[in-house]
Amino acid sequence: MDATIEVRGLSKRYGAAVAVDGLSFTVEPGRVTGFVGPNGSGKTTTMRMILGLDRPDGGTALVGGRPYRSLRTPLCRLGSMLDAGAVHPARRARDHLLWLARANGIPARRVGEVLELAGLAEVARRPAGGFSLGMRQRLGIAAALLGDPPALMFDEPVNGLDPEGVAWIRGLLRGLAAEGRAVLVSSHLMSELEGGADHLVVIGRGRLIADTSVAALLAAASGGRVEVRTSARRDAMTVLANAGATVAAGDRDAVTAAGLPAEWVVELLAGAGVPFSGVAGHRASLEEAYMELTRDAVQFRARSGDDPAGDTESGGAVGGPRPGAAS
Ligand SMILES: Nc1ncnc2c1ncn2[C@@H]1O[C@H](COP(=O)(O)OP(=O)(O)OP(=O)(O)O)[C@@H](O)[C@H]1O
Repeated sequence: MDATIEVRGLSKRYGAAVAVDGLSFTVEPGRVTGFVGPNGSGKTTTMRMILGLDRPDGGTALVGGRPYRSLRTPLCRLGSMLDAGAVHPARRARDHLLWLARANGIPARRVGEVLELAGLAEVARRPAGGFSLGMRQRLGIAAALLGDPPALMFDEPVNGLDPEGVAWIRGLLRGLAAEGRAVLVSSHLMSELEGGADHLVVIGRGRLIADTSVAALLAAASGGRVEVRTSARRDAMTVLANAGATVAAGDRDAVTAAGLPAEWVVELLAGAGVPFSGVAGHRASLEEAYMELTRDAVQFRARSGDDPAGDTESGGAVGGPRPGAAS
């Protein structure tokens, strides 16, 4: 069964506001693809269009080569969690899943399996209305897994969870990808995806900013920078800047220099009598790489904040979550 999710030239406007703007990317089987962008950048809208919940103004979204709405057993092709709160509060967890299973021709014994997988077996007979946020997320995930689908999609699944919940979801997603499934997971925080995603689709204002492996993104963001630990930060910065490096103060006793090989940095500092305790190639964090990629979107946000008559269309695309937003 083809698990690939394919988005081609997808666009969506709400009135004058462009939510998604000619977006194309592919979610491949066997890896976790992180779908990242600032609040309001179009992640939920894209996922809704993949599920046929919103009609695109342009472009297509295919699941295993077909539009989601044309699938005969959709839960068995693409499992998803967009809004973990979308469960009737009086309905027990097990009944909610049984109802979904029955409506989709899935055997009832699968309900017990996904309750186990999601760690909800003990609370299966409790009404979902009394569930904590973490338990509701687990129930949403159990529902997504119900049809044992080859492709899965989760909108901000770790939003608001404690570290244990975050680690659990991260492990689960990695396990699903290791089984050969295509997994798309959105977040507005790159740090939430650190150690969890293999590949990243980064968007800003509804447009594609990057479609890259995590390894390639980190390598590019780390490129050519050397980090120096020194008790004489100002002297080190002066010496290295005079030699042509672009320098920046890092945390505590760190200086980052770009444009000079590490050996030259050592030579220059030693030659100038500047004390240092370490020189190493700088390893960017995923968060740093992301900040670099989305700088334009963030600069825009600062501008629109200064300008009360600012362009609401684009301002909305990088602004805070709208009231009642699913994620
Ligand atoms: N039903 C709607 N009516 C009007 N505008 C909408 C609607 N849904 C989304 N938008 C707008 O479209 C843009 C994209 O929103 P979307 O929820 O897709 O972003 P997101 O990246 O998922 O954001 P977040 O990280 O906050 O969940 C925003 O400007 C939002 O206000």
